[in-house]
Amino acid sequence: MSELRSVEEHLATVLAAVVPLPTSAVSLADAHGLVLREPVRAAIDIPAFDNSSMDGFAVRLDDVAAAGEDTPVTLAVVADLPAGSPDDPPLHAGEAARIMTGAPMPTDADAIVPFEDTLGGLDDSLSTTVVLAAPRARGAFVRRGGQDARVGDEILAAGVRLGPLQLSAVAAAGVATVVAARRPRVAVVSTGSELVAAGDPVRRGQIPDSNGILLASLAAEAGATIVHRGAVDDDGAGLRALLASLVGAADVVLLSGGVSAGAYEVVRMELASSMDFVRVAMQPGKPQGFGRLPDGPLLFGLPGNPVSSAVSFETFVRPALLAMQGRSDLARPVLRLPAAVAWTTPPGRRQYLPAVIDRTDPTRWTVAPATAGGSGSHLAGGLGRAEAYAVVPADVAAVAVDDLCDVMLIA
Ligand SMILES: Nc1nc2c(c(=O)[nH]1)N[C@H]1C(S)=C(S)[C@@H](COP(=O)(O)OP(=O)(O)OC[C@H]3O[C@@H](n4cnc5c(N)ncnc54)[C@H](O)[C@@H]3O)O[C@H]1N2
Ligand code: MOO
Repeated sequence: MSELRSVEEHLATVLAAVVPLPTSAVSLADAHGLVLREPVRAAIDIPAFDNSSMDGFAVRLDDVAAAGEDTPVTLAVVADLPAGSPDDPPLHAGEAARIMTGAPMPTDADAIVPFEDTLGGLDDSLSTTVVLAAPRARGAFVRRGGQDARVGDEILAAGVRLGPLQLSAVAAAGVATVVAARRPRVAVVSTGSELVAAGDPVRRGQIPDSNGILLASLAAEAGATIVHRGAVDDDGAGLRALLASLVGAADVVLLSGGVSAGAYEVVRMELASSMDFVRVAMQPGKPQGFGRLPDGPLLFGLPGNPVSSAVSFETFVRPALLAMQGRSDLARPVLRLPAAVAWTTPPGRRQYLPAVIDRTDPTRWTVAPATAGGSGSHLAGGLGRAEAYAVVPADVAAVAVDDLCDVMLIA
C-alpha cells in the first residue's frame, strides 16, 4: 500500500496548479461577491466636508457659551440649510443658520445646537431661536471632513471579497468601478450508475444524487458560476463526451465518486492520463483525484460518499477557487472549543467531523458531532445539521468531554 499523503502536501499540489483568473473593471452594481484585485483608494474625503450630525442650528459658540435654562440667548435665524445645500451663508454676531443632519457647516459657525436645546425647537425655527443650553465645546455635533479617510487613502486592499460593507465603503469613497477577478466557471459532474434525481422513485440499489447540489452550492458560495450540473453513469462514454464539451467552457470540473478501489471507478479509469489518484491522511476524504485536462479545466476527483465530498471540497476545492480569484485569505475561521461529548477518531488520519455548536452559554460554547451515528462518511442526513467541522489531529485517538478542539466554521 502506498504511503498516505498529508493534507498540507495535497493542498500545496492543488494550489501550485492554480492559475489566477483574468480581471476586468466592474461597476459596483455588478461587483457583489467578486474578489478585488487592485486596491481601492478614496477619490473624495470621507466625510466629504464638515457637516452637522444633528438637526438644529449652526451657531457661533461665543454667542451662546453662557446660554442656560435661566440665561436664554436669542439668535436671529438668517439661513436654512437642508442636506444637499451648497450654501455657505455668512453669520454675524447673534446670528444662526437652521441646519439639518448632513448639511455643510457654514464657515462662520463652529458648533451645532440641536432643536432639543432650544425653546421653540423645530416648530419655531425660521425667524429667531432661543437657546437654552450651551454647546459643550467648539465643534459640538460637527462631523469633520476627512475624519474617516482622505483622498488617496487605501479603502480596501487587493484580495478581499466585495460584500455589502465593502461595496458601501467603495461607494462612499466616490469610486464607481473596481478591478475584480472573473468568477470561476465550475461544472459539477456526479458519477455513478446508482444515482437518480432527487425526488425520483428509487428502486433497490438506487439513491438520490445529493453530491451534485452539494458541490454546486458550495462552489457558488465560493464565488463560482455553475456552468453545468449533471450525473453520468459508470460506463465511461457519457463522461468522455461531457468532458470534451467542457473544454473552453469551464475552469474547474468537480467530479464526485469513482475514485477509490472498486471495479467500476469511472473517473479513475477514464482520466488516468490526466489525473493523479492519491490517498490523503484524512477522514473522510482519503481517496482524492486531481489533475487538468490538456489545455482545459482543473479536474477534482472527489470521493463519492457525501460527507467525504463535502469535506474534500472544504479542504482542497474552496481554497483553489478562492486562490483563482486572488483572495488573500484562503482559510475558514477556526475557534477552539471544548467538546460537549466524547467521540472516537480514526488512527493516523486527521478527522473532519461534521459538528454543531451549543451556544446556550455565551461565555462557553461547546462542540458536538452533528451526525448521531458517529463520523461515518455516508451519514448524508445528519450533514444537514452541521455548521462546522471539528478538526482532530491524526495522532489523537479519542476526544474526551471538555477536550479543546479546533472547530472550523462553515456557516
Ligand atoms: N477497497 C477499498 N474500498 C474503498 C476504499 C479503499 O481504500 N479501499 N475507500 C473507501 C473510502 S474512504 C471512500 S470515501 C469511498 C470513495 O468511493 P468513490 O469515490 O469511488 O465513490 P463511489 O464508490 O462511487 O461511491 C461511494 C459512496 O458514495 C455514494 N455516492 C456516490 N456518488 C454520490 C452522489 N452523487 N450522491 C450521493 N451519494 C453518492 C455511493 O452510492 C457510495 O455509497 O470508497 C471506499 N471504498
Ligand atoms: O475517506 Mo472516506 O472519504 O472515509 O469515506
